[in-house]
Amino acid sequence: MRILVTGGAGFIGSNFITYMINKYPDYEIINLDALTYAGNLENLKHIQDHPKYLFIKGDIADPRIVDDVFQRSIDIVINFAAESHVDKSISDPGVFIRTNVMGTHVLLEAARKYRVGKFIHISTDEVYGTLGDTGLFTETTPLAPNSPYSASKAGSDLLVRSYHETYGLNINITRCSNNYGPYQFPEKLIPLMITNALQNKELPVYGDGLNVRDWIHVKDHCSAIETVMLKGKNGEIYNIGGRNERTNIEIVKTILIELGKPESLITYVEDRPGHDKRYGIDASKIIDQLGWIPEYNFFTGIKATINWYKNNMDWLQRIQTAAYQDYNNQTCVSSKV
Ligand SMILES: Cc1cn([C@H]2C[C@H](O)[C@@H](COP(=O)(O)OP(=O)(O)O[C@H]3O[C@H](CO)[C@@H](O)[C@H](O)[C@H]3O)O2)c(=O)[nH]c1=O
Repeated sequence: MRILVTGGAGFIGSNFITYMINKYPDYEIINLDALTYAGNLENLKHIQDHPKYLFIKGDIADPRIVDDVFQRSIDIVINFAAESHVDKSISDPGVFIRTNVMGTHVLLEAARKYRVGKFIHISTDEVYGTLGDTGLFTETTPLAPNSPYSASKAGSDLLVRSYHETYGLNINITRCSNNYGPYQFPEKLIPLMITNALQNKELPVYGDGLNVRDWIHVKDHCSAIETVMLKGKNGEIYNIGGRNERTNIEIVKTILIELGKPESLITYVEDRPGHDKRYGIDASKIIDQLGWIPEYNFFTGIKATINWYKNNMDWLQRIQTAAYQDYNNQTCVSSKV
């Protein structure tokens, strides 16, 4: 079994590779990653010499590199590669269209050409838009993305779907809620708040802090993707979530309490334009039809995550320095698979 993981140096992709290598040491994993600011090879240092793991630096929007990679007889593609930060998509949408839409298209073309066995596209609950106080997103909720990021993901989801309908490509699309856990780049709410609090910096809360997100531990997300990989029905979409809705301010206060830091660090700042009020996700399809069972309790998961950041402040400092980019550039290829 040879799996191509795109975006495997990112937060969710790197957690997934570690999860898979530990659980299936005979599977071969190729990690294709462009190493943008949010991709860190250090996240995979512990497996960089594993005999079944190969890292290739490259952009999914580059057809030449992608073609080269697909010549290696790929059985399954799992497409994590994406620009993923909503605020960044508001200030600079173009790169989101390029990577998320055009990059996915390049991968789909290669998957079609080389008759790949399965293409799993990792997407987001944000493609459904926003909810009011009640209701949950199901897989049949109409797509209504509100940010350039979520619009680019919705666009890529539709392209993936079209390759199934038109060319018969075996596909699954997964749509997950907000992830937390180790190795998340400190631009997202939880790692940003933890690392700012640890440094006694202000914690910028958008608007009134009452927007709601559903939080899932990244390892539960990994096991859900594994479940889809093993049991997903061709052409199906699966929602993934933690049934764990929290307001942003609740998350921030939990972090402060856990770190013993004062609430005076909280600063309410201007709201995000087009800020989705609430995400709530119905994951009963993957649970009932594929037997996925999430394991993490939010309070133990968030405590462990806070401790991870506390114990890895040197990681934070490294990934925030220019010298780190050199590390990424040097540690480019190991070639065994
Ligand atoms: C960075 C930041 C965020 N926020 C708020 C905005 C959101 O309501 C909430 C979470 O923000 P973010 O961590 O940026 O995540 P969000 O916009 O929900 O999107 C995340 O979750 C999505 C899944 O729902 C993923 O597809 C995205 O890639 C991921 O970035 O916290 C703040 O109040 N202050 C902040 O500084």
